[in-house]
This record gives sequence, C-alpha cells and structure tokens, in this order.
Amino acid sequence: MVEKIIVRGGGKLNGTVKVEGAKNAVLPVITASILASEGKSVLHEVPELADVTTINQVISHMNADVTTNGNTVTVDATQPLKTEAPFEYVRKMRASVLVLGPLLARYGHAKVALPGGCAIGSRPIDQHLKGFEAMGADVTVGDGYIEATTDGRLKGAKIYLDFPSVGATENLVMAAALADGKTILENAAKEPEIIDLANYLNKMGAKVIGAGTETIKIIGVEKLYGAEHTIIPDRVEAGTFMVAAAITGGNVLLERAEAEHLRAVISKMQEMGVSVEEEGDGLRIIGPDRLKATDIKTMPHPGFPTDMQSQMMALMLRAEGTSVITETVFENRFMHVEEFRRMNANLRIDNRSVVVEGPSNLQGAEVEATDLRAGAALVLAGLVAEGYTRVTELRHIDRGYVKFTEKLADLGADIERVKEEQEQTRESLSTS
Ligand SMILES: CC(=O)N[C@H]1[C@@H](OP(=O)(O)OP(=O)(O)OC[C@H]2O[C@@H](n3ccc(=O)[nH]c3=O)[C@H](O)[C@@H]2O)O[C@H](CO)[C@@H](O)[C@@H]1O
Ligand SMILES: C=C(OP(=O)(O)O)C(=O)O
Repeated sequence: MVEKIIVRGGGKLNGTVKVEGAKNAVLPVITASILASEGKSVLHEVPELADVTTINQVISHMNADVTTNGNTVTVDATQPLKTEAPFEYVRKMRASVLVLGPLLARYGHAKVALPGGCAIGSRPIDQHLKGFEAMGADVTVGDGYIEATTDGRLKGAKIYLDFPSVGATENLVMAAALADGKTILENAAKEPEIIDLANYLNKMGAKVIGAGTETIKIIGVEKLYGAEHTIIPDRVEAGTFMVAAAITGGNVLLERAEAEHLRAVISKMQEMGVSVEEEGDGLRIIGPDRLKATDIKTMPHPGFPTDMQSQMMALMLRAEGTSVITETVFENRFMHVEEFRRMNANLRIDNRSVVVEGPSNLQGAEVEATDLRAGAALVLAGLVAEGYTRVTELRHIDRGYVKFTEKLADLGADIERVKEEQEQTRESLSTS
C-alpha cells in the first residue's frame, strides 16, 4: 500500500517533543552486543525504527535471541552464532556491515553481502577492510559478498584511516576489542555515537581508551559480557525538530536534546536569527519573524553534520539573502534540490555546493523522499509552503524517524499520513 505524508503549510509549531534514542548509536551497539559470549545485554531508549527492526533481524538470523519490550531490547548472543549476513538485510540497510568486526573477532570468520552504492553516494568500505587486514585477516570480495577469515584471534595493529569514517571506526574498535594485543586507530571518527559505542563496550569488559578523540587505543581482552546500556539521544532527530520550530517561527521545547552534540547546528541556527536556549535536560527553540542567510560546510564531527544538510537547506529557503551550503562528506547528497524546485524553491547546484537565493515563496507540490534526511527536509519545507505538499517514498523516513507525522501534528502542524486509497476517497468527497 502506497502511503503519503500530506502537509499543509501555515501555522507555527508550539509545544514539547521528546527526542528518541539515536539511530546511529543503537545500530552499532546492537551489533556489538553479539560480541558477548556470556550474559545478556539490556539496552534502553532504543527507538522503534525500521532500521532497528532490520538490525535485530540480522542478528536474529545469526541465532542471537532478541526480545523487544517497548524501548528496551534484550540481546542474548551466548549460543553459537552463524557468521553470515545475507543481501536481503544489507540491501535494506548498509549499517548491516557493522556485524563484520564483531563476527570476525569472535569467530574468526564473517561473510556479509556487499552493501553497494545508495542515493547519497557510492559509500565504499575499503577503510573497514584495510583495518581488518592490518589485524591479520584475509579478506576476499567476490560474488557480491565480503568474506573475512583469520586463523586464531585477530592481532592488535596500528591503523591509520584515510578519512575519519564513522562505520570503519566502529567496525575496527569492535574487532580490536577481542583481538590479541593493542590496537591504535589513528584519524578515527569523533562522533558522539563512537563514544556511546565505546562506553557500552567498556561496560562489556572491553578496554577502549580515547573515543571522541582522533586516536583510539584498544587493549584486546579474551572475553566480553552482556551489559546494560542507555542509548544517547538522537542529535539528528533533535536537529530536524529544531528546524521545524525555526522555519515556522514557532516555540518548541526539545526534551532530552543534548546541546553538546549539537554545537555546530546550534551555532548556525543562531547565526540565522533563531533563539536556542538550554532548558531542563533539553533545548528551547524560538523561531524569528525573519531568518538570515548563512553559509554551511558539512564536515566530520565536530563540524557541521551531513545528516542535517538537507534540513538546513529547507531553512535556508526561507532565509533572506544568499546562502551557500557545501557538502564535503558524500559526493551525491543533493537529490532533494530537484524536489525543492518542484516547490518553487530558488536554488542551484554549483559543483559540491548549493546556492540558495532566499526567501523562496514555497508552494505545495507532490515530491519524493529520495533518502532519509531528504524526506524529512521536504516535510519541513511543506510546513511553510502555500497549500498542500504530498511526500511519497516514506520507507526512507521510517528508517530514521519515530512517529514523525504524529510528533509534528502534536506540535500543531496540519499534517497526516494517509494510504493512497484514503486520499482518493477524500478527494472524491471534496469534489462531490
Ligand atoms: C549508521 C550510521 O551511523 N550512519 C552514519 C555514518 O555512515 P557511514 O559510517 O557509512 O559514513 P562514513 O563516515 O563511513 O562515510 C563518510 C565518507 O567516507 C567514505 N568512506 C567511508 C568508509 C570507507 O571505507 N571508505 C570511504 O571512502 C564514504 O563514502 C563517505 O563519503 O556516518 C555518516 C557520516 O557522518 C552519516 O551520514 C551516517 O548517517
Ligand atoms: C545516511 C544516514 O544513514 P545511513 O548511514 O544508515 O544510510 C542518515 O542517518 O542520514
């Protein structure tokens, strides 16, 4: 059944919304849970997302016992596991490659379907594989699969990443946790999700030092145990609702939004005239009457996150003056530009930048979510467009946002999610 989000632009958003646990933290944490050969892991604040269902299916397929009770997930991986992740899962979600490191470290073997490219870029995993090889694994790529094997335990190594890749850092830290000896990872990613993973691994008995800096040291241990852990708040979901408040000139309190994780986003919003204040355990966002133009360049953390690029572009569409947004992390993350144009947006691509001439007089249109954050950005633009915006391909949005439509509706947005059939019935009623 084809579903759509239908949003009518207009009102200001007001109220309170709670930020969920972070998608990009929970996925590696769930894959790390299969490192435990003794004891169960109990994970709290797990968001109810399609990606979480997929990663749970991946490890269940391997024989891990996964039980979900609301936002708590329990993983028991103490029984022998299968060491393969087939294409049907990796196709749905690239983060499935994060089982490579844990399986290789625990069993000396891992076979995972090649993830391939996706809408935002080619996304190779050469840095993950180079790290496994440095730790003594034999890696072969063929017939659509990556297979890594090692005789005995992986060996600690000194690994320099060509780029601070989030996934490579995670996969290699997990592999090194059970390796023989010390691993030093240089030019490592510094994202908050890396720190969350390291904290969880350390509760499991690992020795990971320096997560959140560019050099991570891991002293391998012989065995890891299940542990209890609460997932950090989702800084991208928080950032998306910050834009929702700002673009509508609203006043929204984001509970459990972590200012420290959002420094770059907060600073850019403030430059645009948005008021952002810490309040309780969260952030209060008050949108101005007039937004100011600004320039943004995406970078690895602590730079401006690429996962907020399309949502900030939506905000720039309503700002007065020329804004330039440059994408340096992914080579093809501008699919939303064409969709914004359908909404009468005035913007153009210039190489790796998009030049936005604002403010655009946005008009509702039928648009397609080309990827997760692009989908969210189109809904945000729809909040201030004249008339109705219909967003399709919601499976992308469902990967990373819990109850997106309901949360916006609770803040006062005129928005609903409908099945195509319902929409036709409504149209025929309104024309009869
Ligand atoms: C599940 C998850 O956490 N996803 C996040 C993670 O993705 P992911 O871990 O895939 O992103 P990476 O940091 O690895 O990728 C960043 C860049 O490095 C390149 N690269 C990466 C690995 C490699 O071996 N070779 C290589 O060339 C990629 O093609 C990309 O251009 O970090 C991205 C960058 O912050 C975010 O947008 C994603 O939301
Ligand atoms: C790109 C993203 O996720 P993934 O790496 O899972 O595709 C994202 O969260 O915006």
